[in-house]
Amino acid sequence: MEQFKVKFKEQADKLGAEIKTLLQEHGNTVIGETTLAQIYQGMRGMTALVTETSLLDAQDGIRFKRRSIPELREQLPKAKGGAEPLPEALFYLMMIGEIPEEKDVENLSAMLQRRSHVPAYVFDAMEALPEEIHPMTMFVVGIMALQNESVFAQRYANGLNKKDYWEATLEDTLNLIARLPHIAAFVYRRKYKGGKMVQPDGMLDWAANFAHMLGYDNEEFKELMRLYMVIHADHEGGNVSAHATHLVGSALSDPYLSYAAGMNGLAGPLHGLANQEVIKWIFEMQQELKTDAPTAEQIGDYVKKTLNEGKVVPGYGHAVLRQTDPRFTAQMEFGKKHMPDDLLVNTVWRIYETVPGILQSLGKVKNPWPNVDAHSGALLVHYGLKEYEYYTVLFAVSRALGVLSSLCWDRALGMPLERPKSVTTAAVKRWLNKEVEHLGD
Ligand SMILES: CC(=O)SCCNC(=O)CCNC(=O)[C@H](O)C(C)(C)COP(=O)(O)OP(=O)(O)OC[C@H]1O[C@@H](n2cnc3c(N)ncnc32)[C@H](O)[C@@H]1OP(=O)(O)O
Ligand SMILES: O=C([O-])CC(=O)C(=O)O
Repeated sequence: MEQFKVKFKEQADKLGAEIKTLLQEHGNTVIGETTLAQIYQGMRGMTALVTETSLLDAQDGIRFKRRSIPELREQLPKAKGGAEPLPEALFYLMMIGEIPEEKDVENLSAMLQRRSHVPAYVFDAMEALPEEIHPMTMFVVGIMALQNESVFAQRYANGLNKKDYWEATLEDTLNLIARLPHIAAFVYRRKYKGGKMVQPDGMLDWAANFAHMLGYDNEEFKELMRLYMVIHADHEGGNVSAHATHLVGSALSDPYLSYAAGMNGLAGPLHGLANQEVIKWIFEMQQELKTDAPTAEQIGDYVKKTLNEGKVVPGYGHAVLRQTDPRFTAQMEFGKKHMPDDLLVNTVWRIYETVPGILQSLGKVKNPWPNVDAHSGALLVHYGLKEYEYYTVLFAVSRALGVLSSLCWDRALGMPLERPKSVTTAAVKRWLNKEVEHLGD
């Protein structure tokens, strides 16, 4: 068995034993109360899931094994000559629980490389779709076609022992992560570059090879892809894409089915699609104002117009965060280093100076600060990747690292089917009127 798998299994067995003891000793400990408002309002603030890969702090943002985004940028291994962390290294951290040595990352890269072949029928399935279809739809169709390759599904059909779920899930996870860049690049080249494909380069790291297949061989763009793939990878377990992947996986749907489900959630405008909405919104503002460099006052007026039309300001607000997203800050630092004079990037920074005050003045927005999606598009446009409908596919490739690591943990820890109780409003009223003893009777 590959060393990576052996190491993961050791970690999982250790944690599994700890959880067993923890539940024996504290299984009946009450961790909080649930209000009626919470079950009607998206379960905000309800602790209801266990996710091992990362933990979100409302002020400081996401942490992986207690390491913040700035710490990851410093501590994770880099490509030769590069300054940004390698996404393979973050995957290693989420799976093995420690910062890898350079040779661990090289081994992991090589292992992914060996698994990266995508069967032709996957491309044929995407090719059969009309060109104008949304890139996320084409991408998920590719994933669904690839489900035919699922080791978990095949082994389960042949009578897989529960003890071995983890290994089949990890097989699928590695294969899927290895193949995603090629599928995603196919979507881009087919839709925007006349179907002219760029073949993979086996000498490059995972993110750089993705950049190459997209058709962007600029070294700085490769650095951006490494950073992008790291910062979008995971955001604890309750976000829509992670939760959907976990939920669907809890039915023992294989990693292809589970990941596709999660990515259909990522494709919603309040979640991952917000990155396309941000750039679309800025382009529309520029067009309406007939300028590439709107002033703070012009931006303020445009924001108020957006709000008056009953729309949200894309890229701002968050269900958990209550500060500027450190993923936004990391991208801002990248922009200051590589493109300080870019007009669009400067507009993103001017929007940052303008929007929070306006959202705050509404009195209802819990977090007026920017999230990760407020910045990503402008950096991509700088290098020529201006087809904003495609942006969520980049997010999806990165998010695979987190949600699929989590799925491996789920199966290794023997997590059960997820099935919370639901109630009707009539049942709530009966209970409030004391007609029944328990809510739900
Ligand atoms: C990777 C990611 O998924 S990050 C999030 C990406 N999404 C976006 O950027 C879309 C814009 N933002 C939003 O719609 C929201 O802030 C969300 C969906 C991210 C979070 O939603 P919630 O947790 O419900 O936010 P919150 O509790 O602050 O909402 C309270 C009110 O403020 C509004 N609000 C929140 N953010 C915004 C915003 N950016 N612009 C306008 N109004 C907003 C909500 O729509 C809600 O209004 P309502 O009471 O009239 O329905
Ligand atoms: O945490 C959330 O709800 C949304 C988010 O930022 C992410 O998934 O990256």
